[in-house]
Amino acid sequence: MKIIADENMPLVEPLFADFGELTRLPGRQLSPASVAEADVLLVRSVTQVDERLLSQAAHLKFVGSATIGTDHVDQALLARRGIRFASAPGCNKISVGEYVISALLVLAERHQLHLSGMTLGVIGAGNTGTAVAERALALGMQVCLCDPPLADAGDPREFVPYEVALCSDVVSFHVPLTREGPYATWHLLDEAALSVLDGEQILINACRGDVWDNQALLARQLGADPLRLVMDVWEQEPDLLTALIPHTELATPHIAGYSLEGKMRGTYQIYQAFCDWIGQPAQQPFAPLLPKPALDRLALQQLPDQDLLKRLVHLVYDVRRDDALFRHGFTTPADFDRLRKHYPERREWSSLHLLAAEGREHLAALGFSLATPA
Ligand SMILES: NC(=O)c1ccc[n+]([C@@H]2O[C@H](COP(=O)([O-])OP(=O)(O)OC[C@H]3O[C@@H](n4cnc5c(N)ncnc54)[C@H](O)[C@@H]3O)[C@@H](O)[C@H]2O)c1
Ligand SMILES: O=C(O)[C@H](O)[C@H](O)COP(=O)(O)O
Repeated sequence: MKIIADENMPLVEPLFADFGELTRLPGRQLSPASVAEADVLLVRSVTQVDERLLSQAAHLKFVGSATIGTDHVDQALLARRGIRFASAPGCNKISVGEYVISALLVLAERHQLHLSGMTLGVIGAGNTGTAVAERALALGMQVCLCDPPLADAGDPREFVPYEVALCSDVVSFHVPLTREGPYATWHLLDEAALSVLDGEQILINACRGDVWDNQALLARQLGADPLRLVMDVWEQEPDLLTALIPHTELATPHIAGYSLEGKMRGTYQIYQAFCDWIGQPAQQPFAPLLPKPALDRLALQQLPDQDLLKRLVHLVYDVRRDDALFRHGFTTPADFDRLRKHYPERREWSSLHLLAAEGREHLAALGFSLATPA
């Protein structure tokens, strides 16, 4: 079996080498010729899996994308050609949740805001949106959810219309990129939506760049009442509207989901789907594949109040690191891909085991691991 895999996927060798001949290639440069002989294709979001790419791939039987988003894959084409497709739903939802909370803690400090009591509108209440909502609730924020597809499908949670969610102090977007249909999300944040916002509001995009009209946003930022923006994703990555970057509070190169755990889980979920497809049990367990974190144990001597929580969160992951790397390291589209390829290791909060006498439930609700006294 010939397996072609994106060079930026972790764990491909230990999980897939036994199944055939493995070739690793840069995902953005995959061409019809390079995948022509493939039986199995393993990609990330930068590879457009479409008619053109698969035009010579006569033997292709399985495509796996180690990502949550699937807008880069023509799934109807794969179905027509009888090619099995698997993505990795939820694989990096915790990473996205932690990215958003780190960003909120940074902005709260910068603008002297008290998160507890502030309102958060979550647009898209699936895996990542729910991960954000749960953590924000644990910080005392008032959360409202906007998800018309789920509301229409009878999800028992309470939902508000988009216009209402847009009035929140913080509005965080977690929708898939869709261009057609009643719930299309392309340019969901457009000139009209921008016109109802005021400059005190914080807007976060950690889903897909095209969900926000970047030109309309730049026009808004150049006016008298700019918004407080946190942008992880951009229209036309990697060739983005660079003029926007100085008008953001935090800017990063599409790494919200890039915790080590999140990236590894993505490959692992594809491995599970692949094993299921070939009718074999997934032999390798996930946990032993994760390396030990540099910092894994800490004892707390006081109740974890807001300030201590902020310090704990940023001990594990501080979004300012990624913002600084991006602001200083990004000039050309190639830099965008380089920063992503050489992303420094980042662990999830659960990698830190806290020994705490008080506030254990609160720490667990945020996603830290609790250590048991020796
Ligand atoms: N920046 C990153 O690193 C990163 C990481 C993970 C996911 N993502 C992106 O985030 C998207 C969401 O991820 P997820 O795991 O939460 O997906 P999900 O499928 O679990 O949830 C998406 C939710 O959005 C809802 N939705 C669809 N159209 C909507 C609309 N018009 N208005 C409001 N809600 C709508 C859906 O009903 C669904 O509940 C992914 O599709 C992916 O593109 C980005
Ligand atoms: O959809 C996802 O899972 C994320 O956007 C993912 O983190 C994107 O990373 P990439 O596939 O571009 O490396």
